[in-house]
Formats: sequence, C-alpha cells, structure tokens
Amino acid sequence: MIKLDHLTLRRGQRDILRGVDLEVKEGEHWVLLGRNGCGKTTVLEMINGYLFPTTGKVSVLGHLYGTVDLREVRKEIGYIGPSLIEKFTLRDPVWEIVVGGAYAYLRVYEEVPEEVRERAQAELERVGFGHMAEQSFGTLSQGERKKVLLARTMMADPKLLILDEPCAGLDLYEREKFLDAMSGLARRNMSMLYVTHHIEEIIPMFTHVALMADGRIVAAGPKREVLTPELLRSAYDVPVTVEWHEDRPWIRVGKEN
Ligand SMILES: Nc1ncnc2c1ncn2[C@@H]1O[C@H](COP(=O)(O)OP(=O)(O)OP(=O)(O)O)[C@@H](O)[C@H]1O
Repeated sequence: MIKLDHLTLRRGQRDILRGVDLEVKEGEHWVLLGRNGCGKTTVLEMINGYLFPTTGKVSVLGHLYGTVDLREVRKEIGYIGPSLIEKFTLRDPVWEIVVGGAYAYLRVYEEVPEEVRERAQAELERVGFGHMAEQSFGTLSQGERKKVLLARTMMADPKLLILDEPCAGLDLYEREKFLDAMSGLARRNMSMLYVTHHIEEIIPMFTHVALMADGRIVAAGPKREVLTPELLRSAYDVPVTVEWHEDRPWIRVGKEN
C-alpha cells in the first residue's frame, strides 16, 4: 500500500525528515503520532505527492513516485486535511458537495447523472446523513461537515484514505460520531493513515501505530506494541500511563504510583 524508504528532507540548514521508513500493507489501518513539528504532515504530503524527498523513495499503491503520473495515483487516494472544509461554498447543498467527490472537483457545473446522485445519497446514508442531502453545507455543524467530507471522499472509491487531524475542534459528541462513521467505512477494502494528537482517537479499527520524533519514526508496529508508556515517553518527553478500555487506549499523565 505504502512503502517509504529512508526519506530525508532538507530545507536550508534544517533536516526536517532524517530517514523515515514505513511500510503499510493492505487492510492495515495506521495512526501516525508525534509532537508538533516532528514531520507528520510532511510525510503525508510526500505520500500525496505534493512534496518530494531530498533523498529516499516513495511508493504508493504499487507506484514508485518519480516514474508515474501522480494525478493518476491521486485518484486512488482520499485525503481530508485541516483546510479542506474552507474550500467549499457554504450555500451549496450537501448532496452537491458529495457528488463533487466523484469528479475530484470542488464544484460541479455539469449535469449530474442520476446514477451518481444515487451513489452520493447512498454515501450520505452510510454516514447517517441521508436526510440532510438538500440542506446547505453552511447550516451544518463542524462535525457534520467533516462527515459530509468523508462521504464525499468515498465517492472516488479510494484504496487509501489519509486523514490529517480530522477531529481537531470537535466536541466529545461530534468526535465520537465522526469516529463511528469512519469506522463504518473501514470495512471496505481500503487502508487508512490517520494523524492525530489525541491517543484516545485510536479506536479499535486501527491496527498499527507509528510514533515520530524529530524527523524520524522512532517506533512502528501493532498498536499495543507501540503504545507503551516507555515509547510514548520517549516521543513526547512526558511520563504517561496507558490504560486500555474496550480496545481503546487512554492516557494519563504522570507516573504510576
Ligand atoms: N518549507 C519549509 N521550510 C522550513 N521549515 C519547514 C518547511 N516546511 C515545514 N517546515 C518545518 O518542518 C517541521 C515539520 O513540519 P510538519 O508540518 O510536518 O510537522 P507536524 O508533525 O505535522 O506538526 P503539527 O503536529 O504541529 O501539525 C516543522 O518544524 C516546520 O516548521
């Protein structure tokens, strides 16, 4: 699915990535964790082909970057990043925003075939929003908008879904609803790569975790092997304890007493 082979990125005098290796196999769902500025978004941008490494190789869905038409590869990648929501027109109806995902357009100017409209409706129903199709995007809450973007992303039937802090700014209720919707989609034949600052967002569907620090991956593997107090402390420089509840990790700051 994804193979990153010793990626480095140098900007001026600064080494932003210092040799990132990562392999994501089909059906695995990964979470990428690490402190602000450690290089997570930079790695996602390289996977999306928006940024090229100074040295190293990026291979996604069997395509080695540098030898392929990236526009073709991007059609197979769904991406939801922090600024995506702002790109849509708030008065557009929800169904139109979802339909746009089938064309990779921000706005749809052509006649939409009935079949595409029906698919958009089905995707909206999958995230529990079948009844909101006619509502304008601007009337939805932040969490609802993000779920609409999930439905939109699924229109292109991506093989890889990349989510960069999708729950940032959501309250507890909206966050849980978003995670539920995401988990419902994960049953399809698709891998996911999810960036977050909140370890409790690592819901049971996630299988693997990669921990980054200072431009490197310091640990990567099955989630329970990586989410240990020792490894988290080395990445975040804060003593923590980890408790698992219903296959979800919860973090407490401070040492066990
Ligand atoms: N063009 C650039 N020139 C110089 N430094 C850059 C450039 N682009 C990114 N950086 C630096 O690279 C580092 C990694 O940035 P990146 O956005 O990948 O971090 P991140 O782990 O996603 O952080 P956050 O969790 O805060 O979003 C940051 O310190 C950033 O300032």
